[in-house]
Formats: sequence, C-alpha cells, structure tokens
Amino acid sequence: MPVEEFVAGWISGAVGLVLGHPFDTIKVRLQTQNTYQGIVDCILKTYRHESVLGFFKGMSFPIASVALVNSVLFGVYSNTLLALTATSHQERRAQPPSYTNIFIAGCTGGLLQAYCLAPFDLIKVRLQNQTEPRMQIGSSEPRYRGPVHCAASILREEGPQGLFRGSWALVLRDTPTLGMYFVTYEGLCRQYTPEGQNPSSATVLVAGGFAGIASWITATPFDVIKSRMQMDGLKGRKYRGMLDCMASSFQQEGIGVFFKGMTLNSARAFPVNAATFLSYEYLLSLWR
Ligand SMILES: C[N+](C)(C)CCCC[C@H](N)C(=O)O
Repeated sequence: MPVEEFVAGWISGAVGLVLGHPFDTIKVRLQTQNTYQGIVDCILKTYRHESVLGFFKGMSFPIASVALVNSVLFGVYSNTLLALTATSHQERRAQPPSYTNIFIAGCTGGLLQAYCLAPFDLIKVRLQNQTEPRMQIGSSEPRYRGPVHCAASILREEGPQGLFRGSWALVLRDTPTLGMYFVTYEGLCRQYTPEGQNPSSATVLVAGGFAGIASWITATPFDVIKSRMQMDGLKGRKYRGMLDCMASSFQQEGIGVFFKGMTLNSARAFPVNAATFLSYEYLLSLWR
C-alpha cells in the first residue's frame, strides 16, 4: 500500500487548518449560539471579549487530529482508486480515472475519515463554544480546561458514546460531499490542463479552492445538525436524536437554520483547500 499519500495528506491538512481556524470558530458560534446578530457582530464580540486568542480556541488539538484525519482521507482515496483502476498517483495523469471511480473513492475516504474525525470534532466544537475570556483574574472558570480535560470529562459524564455524539450527522455530511470534493477538483484540473501534463500551481490552487467551496456548500445543512448534536448533552439532552434535532430546529427557526454558517464555510473553504491541495501535490511531486 503506497504511504506517500498518507504523509502528504497529513502535512497538507495541517497547513490548511491554521489558515481556516478563525473562520471556523466564528461559524461554530453562529451555528450554536443565538446571541450574535451576524458575522461581523460575532467577530467584534469575540475580539473585544477574548482578544485575538478567542479566534484560535480549540486549535492545538485539531492541528494534530485534522492532520491525521486528512491523511486518512487522502490515503484511503488514493488507495481506493488504485484498487478500482489499477493506477498509482503518478500514472493517473496519463490514464485518468472515470468520474464515477473518483466519486466512489472520495466517498470511501470521506466515510472513513468521518469516523476518525468524530471525537476530535466534538471536542473542538465544545471548546470553541466556551466564550469565557482567557487568563483574567476574577472571570468565571470555563467548563473545560483544555482538550484532554474536555475528553476526560465527557468520558466520565457521558460515557464513550458521548464522544461520538453527532457522528451520524457527520457521516452524512462527509460521505457524499467528499466524493464531490474530488470530482470537482479533478474536473477543474482536467479542464485547465493540456492532456497528459501536470496541472500548474495556479490551477491546483483554484481547483482546490473551488472543490472546497462546492463540498462545503452542500455539506452545510448536516454541518449545522452535527454541531447542535455535539453541543447537546452538555447541559442535559435537548434532542432525542438526529431527526428530532432537524425537526425541532426547523420548527423553531425555519428553513434558514440549515444554511447557518454557509458564508463562513465557503469563505474558509477556499484558502484552506487551495493550500491543502497545493501542498499535497507539491509533496507528492517531490517524492516521485
Ligand atoms: C466534506 N466537508 C465539506 C464537510 C469537509 C471537507 C474537508 C476538507 C478540508 N479538510 C476542510 O476542512 O475544508
């Protein structure tokens, strides 16, 4: 089994993550707390109350975990394509796989990475939703002191299944949309690259950016449900399950609820995925 893709996926995931984290914090807050009037209001309040550090809450943990998850995504994707089409990464420019195979491989990668991602993502969301300012004497202590304390508290209070809360919504969010992610990326690369050649860096950046946007736009409805399910359980249980969460969010807030965070998801998606694909392709070309 070729491992380069796993390593390249690992590093490129970390690069993308740092760029996108501030967008992500604002998004999670808008999706799960109703105290903000909009993106700008949320940014201002976060900055005033918590300083720049507020935007980077919960990042140290994902930087390790997202790297791992991205490595599963790209590694499984590439190895599934190898199984389906008998071509390695290097051979795929000369013998491009069909879009159906790309989609299947992307969905397979998406499904497996969703399971790895679930507990890490839950901890990230819980930490991002702590709005207490850091390091101020007299301010109230946040519920979780950090990722390890958060994981331990959830295990103690909610059991191991507590760490996988919202994982169904996460699987539904990621499986089809990561299929689409790779189809969009490959499609755009092929469109703008002469046959048999490697795509230029500019093409990789643009194709990666748009692949991220396309997949995040379609993923947003399940992203909202996922975030809400993950926060459920913190102060008792509000929802009986994923369907109940969808129904009651819809009843209370209307159809618009499923699009909360869409602007931010898309704004974040471009730089994150442009950087991810560029570093991925670059690393693989180094090791060729
Ligand atoms: C499928 N969905 C759009 C939800 C996730 C796509 C993940 C791609 C990248 N790691 C990122 O964080 O943007």
